[in-house]
Amino acid sequence: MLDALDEARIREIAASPASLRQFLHGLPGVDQVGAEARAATLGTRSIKTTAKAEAIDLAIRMIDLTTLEGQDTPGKVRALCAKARRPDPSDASVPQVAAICVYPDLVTVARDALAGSGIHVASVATGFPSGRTSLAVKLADTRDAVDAGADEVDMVIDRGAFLTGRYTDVLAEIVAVREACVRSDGTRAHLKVILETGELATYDNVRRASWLAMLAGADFIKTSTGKVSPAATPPVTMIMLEAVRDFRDATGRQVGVKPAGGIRTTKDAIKNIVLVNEVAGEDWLSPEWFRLGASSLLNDLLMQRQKLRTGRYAGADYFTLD
Ligand SMILES: O=C[C@H](O)COP(=O)(O)O
Repeated sequence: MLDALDEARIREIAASPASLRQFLHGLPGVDQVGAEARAATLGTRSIKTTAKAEAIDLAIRMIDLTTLEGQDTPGKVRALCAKARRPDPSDASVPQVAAICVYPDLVTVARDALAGSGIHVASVATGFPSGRTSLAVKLADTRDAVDAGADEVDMVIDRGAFLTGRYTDVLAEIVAVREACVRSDGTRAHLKVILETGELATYDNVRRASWLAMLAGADFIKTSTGKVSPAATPPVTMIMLEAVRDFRDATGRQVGVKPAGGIRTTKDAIKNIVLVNEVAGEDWLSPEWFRLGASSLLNDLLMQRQKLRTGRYAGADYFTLD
């Protein structure tokens, strides 16, 4: 249990490289074997059929339906938006997804296609996925996405700076990007901070990067870009859920979690929902506080949903492509 952190104490921690390093390295170390065992145990919990039906619908509502390919086109994004609005055209009881996640140049297309639906437009920015551009370019990329109508910005941290211990540089960049999310009317696009945990080498680093992002003002912490493996593994998601839980205990501020990358099956999605419930608690069990970043999970959820209702599977070609 950490001491309470108020705004003044957070400013003090962030004020110098030495104090920030002392804070992050003073966090309790992660017991690697214990964390992997606990995440594996939680992942094998079975749930009842009724709970499974509810979990599938909750998972659909939590999806950030994603396309982040060089070959993306306005047509593909429009088709994905149609799927986001009405995942199964033959069944109006299927809920909508939380958001569509696209590159900045396709935000306008997604915004127009989703108008009036309540589905958010999320955009990656800051030189996604590597983040290897100047801060000026990262900020311009962010402003482009926000000006085009992004409700949410998914930024990447500078992993090179993090891994060489330049924590204040990482923090300052997150603070600057958060500032670039402010719209002309004073409202702000939500900021998801991608840690790219597959490049952080240790669970201790995952815990430190989670805290660093939250101290800098992240609205969400996100595991991965989906371009690096391993991505959203259960132990990593568990450590991030512990971090948001402990951060809220210490500051009173709730931060969301978004595992992304490699989440493809209903089983994966349900494992994540069990982790949320067991580790962070039910306050996080909604799309406001937990998202599943996924490009090809929705069809499996739709197939399992139909199987639960009718007792049989529709063929994979019954649903439109993810
Ligand atoms: O942000 C979301 C990820 O890019 C999705 O990764 P995925 O294609 O492995 O589902």
